[in-house]
Amino acid sequence: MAELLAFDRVTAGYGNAVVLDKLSLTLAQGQSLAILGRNGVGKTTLLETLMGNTRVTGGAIRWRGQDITHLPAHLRVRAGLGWVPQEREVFPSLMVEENLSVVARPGAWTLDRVYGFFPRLRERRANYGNQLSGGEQQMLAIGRALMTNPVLLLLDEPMEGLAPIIVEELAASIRRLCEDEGLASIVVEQHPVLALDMTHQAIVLERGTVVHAGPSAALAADQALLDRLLGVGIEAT
Ligand SMILES: Nc1ncnc2c1ncn2[C@@H]1O[C@H](COP(=O)(O)OP(=O)(O)OP(=O)(O)O)[C@@H](O)[C@H]1O
Repeated sequence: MAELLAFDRVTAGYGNAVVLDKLSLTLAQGQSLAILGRNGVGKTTLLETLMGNTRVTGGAIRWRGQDITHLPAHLRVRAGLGWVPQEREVFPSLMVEENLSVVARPGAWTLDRVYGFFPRLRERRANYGNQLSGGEQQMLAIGRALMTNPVLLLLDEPMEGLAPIIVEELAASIRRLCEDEGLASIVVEQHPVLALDMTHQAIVLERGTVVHAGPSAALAADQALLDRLLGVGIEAT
């Protein structure tokens, strides 16, 4: 399968603080990758680094064969990176439809198609961002990323704070984006069982570096390895 993204011994952090330490990973086109690890190991920093929001002091990031290590952040969205931040960052004083339209870029994903994918957003189109439930806000955050017509969707703890029934619905939506719509995705998730169920491949980080990489299904089936890597009894969501 053709390579979409590669981190080649990337060292990155904030100011003088190094968080990612010679981190390497690869992702093939249309594939999904779970980023797992205990608190503070650098999962969010990995996504921030891919979006150009950290200081990279070593290694290289390759995107569709091009070196984007020092590409300015705003050009990365244009290059096809779709960012769904942990805080969702929905504009509270804009209506759902305005939240979507304001970031639109030409491509297959239009307002109509996003509404088709998340019918709930169509129903709420005239509501303001701050009138939405947590689940609706997350749909809107994903919808906004889709409106930029990405090739790769980056999701930072998309299920955080959501009720189990909403988590199930969103997990199914994210899976469909990959399986039916051909989008690649990287999912940072606190719940390993959920993340592994949603993805093809998984990596586990420790202190800013990769300590395990392999198929998600194999890791999900190996409770002893999960316990060793993640250190706690693994809870389903
Ligand atoms: N903006 C920042 N400036 C300085 N240090 C930061 C910043 N953001 C994160 N860090 C530090 O980088 C390290 C990794 O944080 P990061 O948020 O990437 O970890 P994480 O694995 O996503 O953690 P969590 O699971 O708790 O969200 C931590 O020590 C954190 O304090």
